[in-house]
Amino acid sequence: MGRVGVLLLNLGGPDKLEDVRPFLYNLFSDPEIIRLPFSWLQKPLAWMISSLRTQKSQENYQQIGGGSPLRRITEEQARALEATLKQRGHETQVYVGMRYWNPFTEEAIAQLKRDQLEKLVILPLYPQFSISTSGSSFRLLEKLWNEDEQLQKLDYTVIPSWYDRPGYLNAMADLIARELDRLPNPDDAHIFFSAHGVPRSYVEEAGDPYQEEIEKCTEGIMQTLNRSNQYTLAYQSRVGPVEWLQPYTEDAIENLAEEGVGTLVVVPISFVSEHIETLQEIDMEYREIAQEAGIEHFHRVPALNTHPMFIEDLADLVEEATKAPSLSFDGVMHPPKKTKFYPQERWEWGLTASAETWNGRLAMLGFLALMAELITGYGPLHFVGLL
Ligand SMILES: C=CC1=C(C)c2cc3[nH]c(cc4nc(cc5[nH]c(cc1n2)c(C)c5CCC(=O)O)C(CCC(=O)O)=C4C)c(C)c3C=C
Ligand SMILES: [Fe+2]
Ligand SMILES: [Fe+2]
Repeated sequence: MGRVGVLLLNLGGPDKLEDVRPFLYNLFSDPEIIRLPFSWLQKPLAWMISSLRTQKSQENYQQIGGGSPLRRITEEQARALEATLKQRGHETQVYVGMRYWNPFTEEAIAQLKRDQLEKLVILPLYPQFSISTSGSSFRLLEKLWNEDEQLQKLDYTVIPSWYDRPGYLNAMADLIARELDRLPNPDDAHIFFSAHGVPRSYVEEAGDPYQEEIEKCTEGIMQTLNRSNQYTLAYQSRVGPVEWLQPYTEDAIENLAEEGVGTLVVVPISFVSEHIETLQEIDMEYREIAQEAGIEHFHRVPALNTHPMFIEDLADLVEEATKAPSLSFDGVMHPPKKTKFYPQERWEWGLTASAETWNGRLAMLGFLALMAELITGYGPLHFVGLL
């Protein structure tokens, strides 16, 4: 391998409570997170929603020590990957580029430009692809590439998703097996996969492959685990007034309690680090819902973080990507062989018919909800949990 860099992409999280508001503003300014028919509406709406959500969000971050651990853990993953590649004889520089908070993707790109790389592997730390996560980061990279001739000369390989890799599945199965084996009756536990949700329209109208990749990932983990336990897949963390992927985690927990399930082993599967949605939402909110519904034993499988099998698998992925034939950039962001920048044709951008329908619908709903909320001071967004 020549002079190779790896760019790890992640979402980012506020390091301290003062960061929450500008972090939320960045997040809601992203058209991949909230889609509006008119781009001029994006910033005012982002300002409004982030202002209205800051307090609730800060309370949640307060409960996990006053900030997100995401930066620290992602840096640890980067250093572990670098060390593993070094052991294998590769001098590789691993960069961290966050989408909405420090260290920003733009800074990582500025640094890797100074380092004069021969080849770059672009590796999102999301196992499954979603328009709202890896897609948003790819979108940003596309913009940076279009503006920069030096970047256009750099060979790069993009890994759109990697939820089906045996090393990753083994690492997940290992963590689940360890949690099960701590129980007096491991076979009786119900394994509960909780994936981060996305609005249903992302999948059904924009063609986001996220749901399919989550389902295949869950099946792959269960096959690798090779145990007889029953299992469920549900979606957590819904925000806003539109319908998200179903079943919702809270409903699925209550249904299982009604069916008489007494032990849940919850597995977070959209994310490879501990973050607010594992530490606060699952460990506190969903635990309380489960207890109130009558589930006696609620256990949570830890996130992968720097699990050695996981880091080894990322190192394999980087080695494979650097061996794959690469193309240099020629002005159009199209992918090298065997990789794809955007995963599918149906994911269309701009003013396509389907994008417009649901842009309009979402905007109308969001706008009406916001107006009602602003006028009455207590509107529908309170009930659906956005504020
Ligand atoms: C694969 C993981 C994630 C998907 C898919 C995703 C979609 C998505 N998220 C929001 C809204 C918010 N996300 C927030 C924080 C946040 N989200 C993820 C992961 C996914 N999001 C992470 C890792 C984090 C950061 C966690 C941390 O530790 O800081 C937040 C802010 C937190 C809060 O106020 O609840 C919001 C808001 C939408 C709307 C969306 C899909 C369209
Ligand atoms: Fe999110
Ligand atoms: Fe979230």
